[in-house]
Amino acid sequence: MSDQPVIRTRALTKRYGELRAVDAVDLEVAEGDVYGFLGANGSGKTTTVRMLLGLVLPTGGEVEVLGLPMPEARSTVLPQVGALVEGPGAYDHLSGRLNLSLLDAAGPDALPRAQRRRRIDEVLEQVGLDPGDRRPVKAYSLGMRQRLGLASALMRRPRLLVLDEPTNGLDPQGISEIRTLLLALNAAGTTIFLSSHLLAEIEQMCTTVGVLDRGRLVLQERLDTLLRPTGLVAVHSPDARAATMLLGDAVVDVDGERLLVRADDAAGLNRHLVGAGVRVARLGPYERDLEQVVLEASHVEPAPRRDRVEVLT
Ligand SMILES: Nc1ncnc2c1ncn2[C@@H]1O[C@H](COP(=O)(O)OP(=O)(O)OP(=O)(O)O)[C@@H](O)[C@H]1O
Repeated sequence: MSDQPVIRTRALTKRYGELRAVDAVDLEVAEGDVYGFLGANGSGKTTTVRMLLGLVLPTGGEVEVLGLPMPEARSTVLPQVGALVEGPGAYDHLSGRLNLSLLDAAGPDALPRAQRRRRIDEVLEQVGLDPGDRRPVKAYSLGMRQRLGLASALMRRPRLLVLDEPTNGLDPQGISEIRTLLLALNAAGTTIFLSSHLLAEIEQMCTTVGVLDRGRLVLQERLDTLLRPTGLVAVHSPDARAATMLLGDAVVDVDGERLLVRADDAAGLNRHLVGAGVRVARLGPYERDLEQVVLEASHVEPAPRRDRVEVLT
């Protein structure tokens, strides 16, 4: 592994008239990362991804992919990058297999025919499509089209995969299969940069998270750092007021019946509260999840719990 970032941007900016769709973004994706690029719809993810691939020209700042400047080094960089950008394009009247074959044949260094055939079978199986399926792509569901897009991104055994909303249109089973596939590719050495508005998806597979909020990168950190222990204990008590009075400055936050208390010893805290006649319904170490971290970074009010998973949509 080299120390050089696989993706690096400096003050990357895209303006559309008055709108700063992407505003001074400094991304850093290390080799071997699964980098989750989170943001609400319209926050600028797709525009950023397109700039990484040289499909949209920045109005300011710099992009380096695999150590080379984009879009200048496009012809060297892109053959080493597998990309799936919103709405994977395909010839609707042809089968998935034929689409892959044409796509590869059109590449700068197309594989010999027999090798291409083998590789197509391999990638179709990898993404869960039947290599024998002769139906035209127009008969495909959105999920199948998404899988086909991923298959074409994999044809060249890329060093880097750049995927914009790769699980779009997939059901939970499909999402889980794609996650397993991406993790296997990553374990075999592929760096993965994927955008998503699904917190749960990012939390389950990424090593590093970047959060875009109205064009600005408001957070970029390793997931294990973000989710490390807080040193706080969450206490749920119907006597929250009494507990707050008893504990004084150790209480750092009160939200209804839930208190956050700075304490090293949860069991000791429990004894202290119960000994003073405070009823304790539940007590345990306070662990932030990614949703809370992202909401704090984005200064957005939490959504109702039922929207938990898709809170950024
Ligand atoms: N070609 C364009 N001309 C004008 N404005 C644009 C253009 N492309 C994107 N925008 C605007 O830039 C902002 C960022 O859009 P972008 O598609 O990058 O967001 P996103 O995070 O990918 O959202 P989504 O998940 O909905 O695709 C939006 O306000 C969008 O309307």
